[in-house]
Amino acid sequence: MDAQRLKDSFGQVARQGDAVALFFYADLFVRNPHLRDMFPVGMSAQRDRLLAALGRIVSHVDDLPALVPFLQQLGRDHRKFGIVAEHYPQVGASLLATLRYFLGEDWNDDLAEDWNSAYSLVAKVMNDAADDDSLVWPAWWNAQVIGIERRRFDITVLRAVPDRPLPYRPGQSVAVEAPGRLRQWRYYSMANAPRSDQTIDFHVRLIDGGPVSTVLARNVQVGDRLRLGAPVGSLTLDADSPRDVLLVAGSTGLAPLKAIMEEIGQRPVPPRVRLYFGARTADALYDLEDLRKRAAESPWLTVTAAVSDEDPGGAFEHGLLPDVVARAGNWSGHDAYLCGPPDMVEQTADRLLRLGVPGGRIRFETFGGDR
Ligand SMILES: NC(=O)C1=CN([C@@H]2O[C@H](COP(=O)(O)OP(=O)(O)OC[C@H]3O[C@@H](n4cnc5c(N)ncnc54)[C@H](O)[C@@H]3O)[C@@H](O)[C@H]2O)C=CC1
Repeated sequence: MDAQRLKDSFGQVARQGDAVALFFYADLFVRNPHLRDMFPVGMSAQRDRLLAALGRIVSHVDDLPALVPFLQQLGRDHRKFGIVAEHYPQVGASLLATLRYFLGEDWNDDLAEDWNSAYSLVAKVMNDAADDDSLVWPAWWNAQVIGIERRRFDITVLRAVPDRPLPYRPGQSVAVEAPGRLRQWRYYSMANAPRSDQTIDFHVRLIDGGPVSTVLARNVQVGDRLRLGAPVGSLTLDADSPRDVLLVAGSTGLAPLKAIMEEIGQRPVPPRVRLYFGARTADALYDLEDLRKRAAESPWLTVTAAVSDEDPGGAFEHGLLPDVVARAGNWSGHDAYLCGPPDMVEQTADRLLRLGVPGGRIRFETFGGDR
């Protein structure tokens, strides 16, 4: 397999933009009409994901240590769509047909062989990971909504209970499928440490035009069913660290950090935790009441709220979280965990680095703009 030839040919195809994924799915559904039902009705987000995933695979095709974990996660992740071993050759045939079509006269036997070997490897790694996963986890969990708190017109805290235990680590997320939004999965973080009654809280922010967040934030009712994928993510507590902890949460980025905060609180001797919770306006500090209650009960926890887009008149800190955190002091002895909008996370990490916090002690996960 000639990695450079693969990359060059993919680059040539990818330049054709949206038409590539459109052609691919049309070919897949014409050859295999039964597969259509495994995908959402609206395919535009799906098309973007296909191209993004293919681009990532091809760009790392000569870097297996980076590629294999990505493919394994992709394989595990596809179980909830109902993908099984027999689907891989069908997808492979349509992928090759797509490449052949867009490369036109540049398509040749050598390229066909490169792509065949590359796809076989990708399919094997994904399928093996999915098989291993099926020994431990179901493909998804059914869950029932048992509580809904609409904290603001655009922010809702949901409580759900899965039909069987869903073991996870605080800080992780699951893909959620909302009622009436079949096969449209969006990731949400569990907002609590695992409980004996198995209940899980999710913090949902309505995103303009987002088909899933609209249902979850505005329409869902007690008794409704959700489907949940397997837990993912590595924004988890370094339990061996003796250091104090800084948590920086922008809006509903609070969810995973609240779960981590609860995990810390379960330790016999919790380290000191400084939690910064920021929102654009004071009324968007949707969970502040609960956070303050917990701080009052927990001598190890300090909560600071910050508002960026209006003057809070002394009630809260004023400013963007990266600025508020940076001016608050010396964080060099802390472990930091960040979650929120990508710009906030990036800028906070950057400021902490410049303040002397080693990169290895700053943990975060970036979330795309999934709706
Ligand atoms: N609901 C959930 O389970 C989870 C949500 N998230 C993420 O949390 C984020 C919530 O974000 P939004 O509601 O859009 O927050 P937002 O736009 O309301 O911002 C919240 C705060 O973040 C800071 N901030 C925002 N933009 C900034 C910028 N350009 N530079 C510096 N600081 C900035 C400000 O302090 C602002 O007050 C989303 O990106 C979401 O994906 C992440 C993990 C889990």
